[in-house]
This record gives sequence, structure tokens and C-alpha cells, in this order.
Amino acid sequence: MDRIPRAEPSTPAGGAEPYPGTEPPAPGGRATGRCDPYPPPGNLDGMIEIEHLTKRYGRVLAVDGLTFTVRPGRVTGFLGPNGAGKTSTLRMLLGLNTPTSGRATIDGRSFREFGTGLRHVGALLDANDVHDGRTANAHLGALARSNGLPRGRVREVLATVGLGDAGRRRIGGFSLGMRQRLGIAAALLGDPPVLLFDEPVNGLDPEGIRWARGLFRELAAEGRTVLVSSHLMGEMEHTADHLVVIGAGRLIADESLAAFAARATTGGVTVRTPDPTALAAVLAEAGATVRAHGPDTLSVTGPTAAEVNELAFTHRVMVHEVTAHGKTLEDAFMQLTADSVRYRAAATAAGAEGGAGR
Ligand SMILES: Nc1ncnc2c1ncn2[C@@H]1O[C@H](COP(=O)(O)OP(=O)(O)OP(=O)(O)O)[C@@H](O)[C@H]1O
Repeated sequence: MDRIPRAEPSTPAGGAEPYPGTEPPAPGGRATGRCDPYPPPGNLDGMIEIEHLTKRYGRVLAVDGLTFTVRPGRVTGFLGPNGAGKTSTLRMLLGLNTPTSGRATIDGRSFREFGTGLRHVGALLDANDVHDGRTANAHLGALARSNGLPRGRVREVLATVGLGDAGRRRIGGFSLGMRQRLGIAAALLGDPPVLLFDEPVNGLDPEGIRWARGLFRELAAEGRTVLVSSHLMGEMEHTADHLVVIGAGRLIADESLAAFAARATTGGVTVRTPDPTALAAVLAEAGATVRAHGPDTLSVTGPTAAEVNELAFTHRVMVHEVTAHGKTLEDAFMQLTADSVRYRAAATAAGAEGGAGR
């Protein structure tokens, strides 16, 4: 398989200095173990630029004029519901698919222009896209060889991902979680400044998920560009600093997690008052949507809890209790992408999930 296009070795096989012109790294402390190319030779800053990127597969417009930038030094969550176009975008970035139009570049160059792929960009696209008959050592060894990386990296990255004892085992016997770890190991092999992970925590156990989140954050803290795709907001809220949200191939949001979280705070306000009629009139006048709940309780959407309090105070209406209901980030994400969900389960009369429409 070709996880990402193979690069020719840049040094003669067995060459003593695999990364000419780079200083030996300081011992220890790095998320990926020690491998000389990071920081990479030259002045790469690891900036990913997606410009008006479009991909059409026959009648399916998978990616539709997408433009965004992924910066180094932070984890960028690449979010979207099933079929949003995340994998297609990553594949174009890696030169595995050709854009119908537009560009996807790293430091201004297409991936194929980098001579030694794994030293510049590490990627996990599909954990099952591996040769089952090979051992983990053989799989990573072949990647190391074809990218001019020292054989010792195989042991290092297997240890980093927790597969230190599994190097001699055939991949066919690996669980999905082990395959994900192996895919992450392959991405780390060249110690690259840019890392792309497509749904990397699928199949990982809770400890594995926590480990992967920590790893992504460490990689970003080292100044790398880390792009992690997911269709679950919950996976991103503890990992990402920045979010790029797409739906039906189009950009929906490109903002910090903090800005996204701010959207999630207006989930409505419940207010208890001895004079619900007067308060409802005041709130409606201010543009709020108000529903009565029992004799003394109003459910209010629009203003924040503080604004409800202020309106009540200004109009001299007594309130006994004001409670703000925060939406979860998952709620905010689902609301944001609701109009662009391509594949939705059909609801049965009883409200249970039916078959997916894919
Ligand atoms: N090789 C292909 N041929 C035809 N259609 C394709 C191909 N690859 C992807 N598509 C379609 O393009 C759309 C986007 O798919 P893509 O896999 O990029 O989305 P995604 O966001 O990664 O989805 P998921 O979260 O389900 O993995 C989908 O409608 C998909 O069926």
C-alpha cells in the first residue's frame, strides 16, 4: 500500500549521516522520539493552505470551493459530518487525489514536490490500508527505507505509540486500535513538521484516546502543524485549539475553539417570577422568545441570563431565579452542520433509527 506517496531516499543506503546539515537533537523530551529532520532543513514553517479546493467524483461534489489555512503550533480539528469531504481534502493535500480545481499546498508547494515525503508530512489516513501479512517492523522498515530514514526509527516510533512489544507480530492479528497506533507510528517515522490524522482515535480504548490527545497536543507544542479530522465534536473539544468545520464540501466555520464555545453558551434561560405576565411582556418587547412553564416559570431564548436579569430590574419586575442553560459543543456543532448533513438515518414512527441513506 502507499499510505502517502513514497519518496526516493535522499542519502545512499546505509549512509552514516541521514540528515546532512542538521544539528543533532537535544536528548529526550520530544513527542516523536529523536530523529534529526525536525526542525526540517530549510525554512519550512509547515503552513497548510487550501485554496478554492474543489473535488468532483462524477455527480458527487465532494469538496466545493474550500479555502482555509492550517497554522503550525496548534492542533486544528477538521470537523464535519459523514461525507462532508474531510478525507477527500486530506487525500488531495497528500497528492493521492487530483483536485478538480483549486490548490492544496504545504509551505506553498504541493506534497509531491517534497523529495522525502515522510520527513515533511506524516499522515494517518486509513489504519486498515496495510499489508496484513507483514510484521509491524517490516511495514515500518519498508517506509523508513523508501524515505531515507534510519532503521532505528522503527523501534523508536513503535515504543512511542505503545507497540514496543508488537514489532514482530503480523499486522493481520492486530486489533483496530493497534492498527491506529501503527498508523500513528508511521506518521511519526520521519519526525515531520506537518502531521495529518484522519479519524485517528477510532477503535482506541479510553486510555488510548487520552494518550492520542496528549500526543497531538505535544506535537503542536513543539511547533508542528497538526491537523486532526473527526466527525465528533466531543473528540475535538479536549484536543483542538482551532476548528475548521465543513459540511457538504463547504466551509462552515474557521475559528478558535474558544470562539466556537462562545456560540454554545446561549442555550436558553429559565426564569422564575411571581409576575410571569409582566416579565413575558418585557422580554417579548426586547425581542426574546418566551414560553410559559407552569404558573411562575418562563423559558426564554435570545437574551443571556444577565440580560434577562437587567430587563427585569429595569422594568421593576421581581424575579426569584434565573438559570442559564449552556448547550454542549456537540449541540452547537450539530446545529451548525444540520443543513449540510449528507447521510441521515431515516427515523421510524417510534423515533428509532432506521437504515442510513448512504
Ligand atoms: N472515490 C470516490 N468516488 C466517488 N465518490 C466518492 C469517492 N470518495 C469520496 N466520495 C464521496 O465524496 C463525499 C465526501 O466523502 P469523504 O470521504 O471525503 O467525506 P468525509 O468527510 O471524510 O466522510 P466520513 O466522515 O464519513 O469519513 C461523499 O459523498 C463520498 O461518498
